Amino acid sequence: MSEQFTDRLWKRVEPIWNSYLEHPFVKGLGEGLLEQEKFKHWLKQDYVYLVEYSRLMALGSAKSNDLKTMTTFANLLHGTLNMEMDLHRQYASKFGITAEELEKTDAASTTTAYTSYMLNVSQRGGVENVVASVLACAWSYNFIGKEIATWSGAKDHEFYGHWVEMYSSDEFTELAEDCKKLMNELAAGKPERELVELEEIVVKTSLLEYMFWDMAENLEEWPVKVEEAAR
Ligand SMILES: Cc1ncc(CN)c(N)n1
Repeated sequence: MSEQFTDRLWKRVEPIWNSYLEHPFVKGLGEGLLEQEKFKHWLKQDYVYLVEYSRLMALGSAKSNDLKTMTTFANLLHGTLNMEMDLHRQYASKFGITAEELEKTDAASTTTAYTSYMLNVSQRGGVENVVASVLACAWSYNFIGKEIATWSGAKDHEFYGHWVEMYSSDEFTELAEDCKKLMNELAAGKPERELVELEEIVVKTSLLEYMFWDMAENLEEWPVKVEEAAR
């Protein structure tokens, strides 16, 4: 079988994604030693991240040129809103945080930078830009989930086991595989100049993923604390 575009992408992102497995937040989660305060910060930031990510799926649907692509985006949107974000709502309830409170989380600088980047490249380009901007998100979490699931006790951990199980599950793997398939279909026949641009989006989002783990590990918000507007 000839090389798929995602095989080419893998060669670029592999070193970045392997570094996630060495990141203290991811390592701590997999080993079950992560401080819950850090996880709570990730949870809240990730919830508002996923709201924007869902918006991208809707944008992908709107930009689709055929019903098959539109359906894939609609399924990804459904999976994010109902399966993935439900994991967040369940964890939030363990911290005594309601879904409404989660939704009101003020996005940190890294969350804002990441979602703004994805929305910008997706709005500027066609449907292939939308897929490229969400690919690292779905695929790298599945990569991490499946990797961590092989670590001793990770899936059975009383607090973090649910996280590992969801991101390594067949359902989440299917969402990630659908994204990869769509990327390969949309990249087929594109000139090298356009492939390089798509590759850059996947590399940039992979680096932003690393920054997101850093943000959670270091409880980052914004460099200067300002009073929150009443909402
Ligand atoms: C930041 C981030 N990247 C990816 C995923 C997996 N959808 C996520 N939940 N959060």
